[in-house]
Amino acid sequence: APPLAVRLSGALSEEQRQQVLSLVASARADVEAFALRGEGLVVNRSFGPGGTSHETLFLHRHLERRAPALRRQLLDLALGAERAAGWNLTRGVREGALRARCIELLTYQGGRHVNPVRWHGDGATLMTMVVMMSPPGSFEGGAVELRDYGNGLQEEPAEWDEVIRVGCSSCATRPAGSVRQERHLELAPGDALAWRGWTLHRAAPVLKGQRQVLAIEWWLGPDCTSSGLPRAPDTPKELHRAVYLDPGASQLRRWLGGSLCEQPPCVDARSALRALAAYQEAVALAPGDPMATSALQSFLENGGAQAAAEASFGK
Ligand SMILES: O=C(O)CCC(=O)C(=O)O
Ligand SMILES: [Fe+2]
Repeated sequence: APPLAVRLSGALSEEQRQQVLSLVASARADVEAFALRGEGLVVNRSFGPGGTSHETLFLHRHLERRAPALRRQLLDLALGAERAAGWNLTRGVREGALRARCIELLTYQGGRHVNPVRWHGDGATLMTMVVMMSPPGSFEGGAVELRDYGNGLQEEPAEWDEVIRVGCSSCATRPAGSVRQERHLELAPGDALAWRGWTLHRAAPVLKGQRQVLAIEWWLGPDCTSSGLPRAPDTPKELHRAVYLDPGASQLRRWLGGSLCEQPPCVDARSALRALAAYQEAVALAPGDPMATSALQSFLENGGAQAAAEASFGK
């Protein structure tokens, strides 16, 4: 099995890290200056139920324009991570064709009332890359945790696999069928960590201080700089591509179901049938995963069953 994540030590130099931070400062100044036309460049996002977890500052307007070389290097890093991992994300397309879906600075303030980023996947994103911006000792907690399947409702492992070097040292030794997990606590400033976007992940609570990471999501959909969209939504087309790359990932089928039919009775009969098939495949791939089961169930209960039945009778 390919590694869950790849760590690139010293991916950005100290000078480049400072360059990102000064871009961030000018992006913030712009947002303040044009407060009335903020266009959602700063949002407080939360993952899963609960309150706010962190602030997201979108940098797609700034990075390409003010630091094109840095932007190019981030792409090279992503391609290097891909090669090291053997994920082969641009299989069937032009090599090196990855585009940035979003470029963001994430800021987590430590404290008891802040909700952590819960287990989630990044949808149709092919690769998510975070680069550590905070200096060592400036925060506590905040490890990036990854697992290859399972839904986050399972028990925590007694021990995490610490992956020190590029690649996953312990992947090969794990018994087949067990949930692989990794925890990356010690990212030095400028270190990057990359994983396939659908690999379930979370950031552990930041207990003290402030944690800042530059996050870039790569895919083959529209580039955020040219589209102007801070983060384009999932589409069936991009989710299909991810399914093609990792046909065994149940969560991708579940998201595909949601993307094909956001709300039964779906846009047309074909979408209803395809969404039903995707939800069923999600369950077949992970029969013990309550997320897969409940997604299928709520699709059926909310009118999906009827929409699919009508579709198959050609109504
Ligand atoms: O903060 C991190 O390390 C992960 C953030 C994340 O998962 C996301 O932005 O989708
Ligand atoms: Fe994420």
